[in-house]
Amino acid sequence: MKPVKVGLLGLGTVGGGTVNVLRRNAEEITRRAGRGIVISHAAARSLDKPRLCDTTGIRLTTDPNEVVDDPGVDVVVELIGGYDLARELVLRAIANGKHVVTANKALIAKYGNEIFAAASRQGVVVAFEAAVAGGIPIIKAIREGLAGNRIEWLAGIINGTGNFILTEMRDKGREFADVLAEAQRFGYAEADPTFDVEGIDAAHKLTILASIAFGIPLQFEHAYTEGITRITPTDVTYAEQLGYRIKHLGMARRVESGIELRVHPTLIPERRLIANVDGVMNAVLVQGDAVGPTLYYGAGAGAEATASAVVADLVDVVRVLTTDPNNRVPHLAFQADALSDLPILPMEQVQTAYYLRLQAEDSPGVLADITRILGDQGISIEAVLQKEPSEGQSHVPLIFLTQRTLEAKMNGAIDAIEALECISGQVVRIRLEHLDSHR
Ligand SMILES: NC(=O)C1=CN([C@@H]2O[C@H](COP(=O)(O)OP(=O)(O)OC[C@H]3O[C@@H](n4cnc5c(N)ncnc54)[C@H](O)[C@@H]3O)[C@@H](O)[C@H]2O)C=CC1
Ligand SMILES: N[C@@H](CC=O)C(=O)O
Ligand code: NA
Repeated sequence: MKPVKVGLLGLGTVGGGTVNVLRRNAEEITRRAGRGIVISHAAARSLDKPRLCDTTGIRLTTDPNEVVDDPGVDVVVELIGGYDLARELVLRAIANGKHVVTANKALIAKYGNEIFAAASRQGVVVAFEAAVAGGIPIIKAIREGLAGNRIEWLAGIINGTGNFILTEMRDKGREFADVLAEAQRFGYAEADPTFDVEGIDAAHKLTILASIAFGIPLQFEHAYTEGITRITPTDVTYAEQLGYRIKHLGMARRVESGIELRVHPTLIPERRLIANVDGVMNAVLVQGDAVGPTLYYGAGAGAEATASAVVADLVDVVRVLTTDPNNRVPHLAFQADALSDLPILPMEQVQTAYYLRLQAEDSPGVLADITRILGDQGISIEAVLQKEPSEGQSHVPLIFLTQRTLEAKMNGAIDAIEALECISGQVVRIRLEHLDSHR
């Protein structure tokens, strides 16, 4: 049988890695797919730039439309990134009857509903394993491996750049900007690295995970998004003294009234495996009602780790070339006409535990004032840590760990604490998740 011809859009980090992996493992890939897979066409912004890969035998162009419109191309692989041009090209490929593989989580989180509807109308597949947690086959695991479960919640470290920065800062005391520059050199970061450090990339990925876990449409616009830029070494140290690690965590949880969908820095007990996921590695913990907790771990970014997922999707696409379109794995795991309308909850209705750090006057009655405010809001305290004042300082750092409560109640408590005369500055609030099976 003739090999399947692939048209690649973008020959950067992931594009280069994909060419290399497909070439190096061609023989095994053919044995798995039942047909050879060759990259016949590729679009790049410049044709004479040094590349990660050898482009011999690939028809190169600077016009991505040429690839998308070429009748000789069976599958389009979109690896240019970004929202608008990628959307245009993917929809055009679908309209031309081509299957699509993409690593673009921004595209899927924002335009996935439209794209999957178009793909279903055309009877083509849009595969996106590389879009979440790079090389970890998390889409496949949730969509297929856990299909017998009611998924209760999932939590993930799903931005490699952010986790790499936090790890290097914690372990080696390195500066934020210096580690970010290194992540960019390694090809981990997004074209606009604020997507990594402000939590937007993780929110894109969490949006996708929540859809396939709970059977809801993609709703990136409702995700609560907070990045890592405000985490300080002070809080990392205090958290460690209390037995916790601070990680940038994506949390999607099904509760009675809807779905919590949020990414933010989070304290996690250090005994949890996921608290020990460091560097560019990602991990996703999924709680199913039948299987219990399952944990998926691997490289979340990088040329070949991501290419591993792109190529796996290509193999899947080659296999579906011969299956009945109505019997394929649905794009969002659940049949398109059976998605649920559970709302995404506003952050005020989310329930979580908290780490609070405040600067309080070193005088009697202060602790009582704070515990009264928390008590008035029905918030229970789990631990208190009082540190010595730094030399020449009249205020002492006070750290509280609380039990789970509504974010709205915590907002009220923080406003009241900040209004106390004995408190200086703002209260630092970091959410805390125990991540045990039942909470
Ligand atoms: N780098 C990583 O570790 C991972 C990246 N991704 C995603 O993969 C996609 C690609 O990312 P990278 O390879 O890292 O980016 P990159 O910036 O290294 O590569 C993108 C390539 O697309 C090319 N391009 C942009 N506009 C073009 C146009 N109009 N015509 C032709 N070529 C064009 C650029 O010149 C560049 O070479 C993004 O959606 C990214 O979010 C997903 C998982 C991991
Ligand atoms: N910029 C992303 C790349 C992979 O999705 C990350 O750092 O995780
Ligand atoms: Na993946």
